[in-house]
Amino acid sequence: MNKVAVVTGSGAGLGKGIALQLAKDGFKVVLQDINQDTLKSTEEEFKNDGYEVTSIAGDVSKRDSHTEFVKAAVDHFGQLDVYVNNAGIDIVAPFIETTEEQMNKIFAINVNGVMFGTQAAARQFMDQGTKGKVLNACSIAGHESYEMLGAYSATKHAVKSLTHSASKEFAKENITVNAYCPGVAKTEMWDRIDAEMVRYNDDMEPGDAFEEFSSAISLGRYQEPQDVANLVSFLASDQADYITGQAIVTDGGLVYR
Ligand SMILES: NC(=O)C1=CN([C@@H]2O[C@H](COP(=O)(O)OP(=O)(O)OC[C@H]3O[C@@H](n4cnc5c(N)ncnc54)[C@H](O)[C@@H]3O)[C@@H](O)[C@H]2O)C=CC1
Ligand SMILES: CC(=O)C(C)=O
Repeated sequence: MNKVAVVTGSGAGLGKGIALQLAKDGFKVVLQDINQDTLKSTEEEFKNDGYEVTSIAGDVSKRDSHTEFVKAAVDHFGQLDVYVNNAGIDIVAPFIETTEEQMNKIFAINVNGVMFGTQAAARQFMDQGTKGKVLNACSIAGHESYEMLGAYSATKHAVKSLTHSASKEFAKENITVNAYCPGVAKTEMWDRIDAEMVRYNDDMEPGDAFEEFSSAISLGRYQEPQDVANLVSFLASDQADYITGQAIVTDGGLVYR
């Protein structure tokens, strides 16, 4: 296979797991992250394991950055086939205390980042005259709205909506746009969410918030990055050519939609 994927926020966490699976599937992968240290160490790790990857640092909230990420794919590997808008941040705060700065930051990264990434990828697919796939990180919080995660949940609902609109506009170009919606995965994001939820609640000990969320999972275990990567791998493959505009939940049975 000679396909090329960009995965934003792939220096660590779910993005790293997704990038690794796509590399195993035969994709040439452009790793991307705002954190240059994890980005470089992940690139080195992947290269040592024999995968064809390159990397580019940058901030997904900036529109021009995505043009650079796409250019990196084309310059290094000659084309673009799949663009994974994975990077995202969390904010844990009571509704009444959520600040203007927090709202602007989380919407800039989680929502504007997905908008700009989708635009840049679609432009490249149209220039190439090929089909293409955009995959967006949504969440169970894009289907359900959580206490203390009001701003975060709103961004993920927005990602779902952008996924729907983009899929309708780009269908005639043979570009599909879908979202993957993880549940409770033990990445640094959940370490931060747990720490913040515990900080706001005197009755909680470290680990309690994560335990409370994950104990409700029907399949009886929290999510591993590989669980998310498996769904993304399928959605990135030709087998998913007839799927578009969907926000598919992978959560072990937690939110039923
Ligand atoms: N961990 C979980 O349980 C869930 C995660 N998600 C979503 O999955 C995606 C990945 O989450 P995790 O891996 O858990 O998060 P994480 O916080 O563990 O990793 C996110 C990565 O994105 C990078 N990043 C952050 N801001 C960036 C920016 N402005 N530009 C470029 N890169 C940036 C970080 O440096 C980090 O490497 C996010 O969109 C998140 O909202 C959705 C549902 C559940
Ligand atoms: C981090 C996240 O999306 C949740 C609600 O688990």
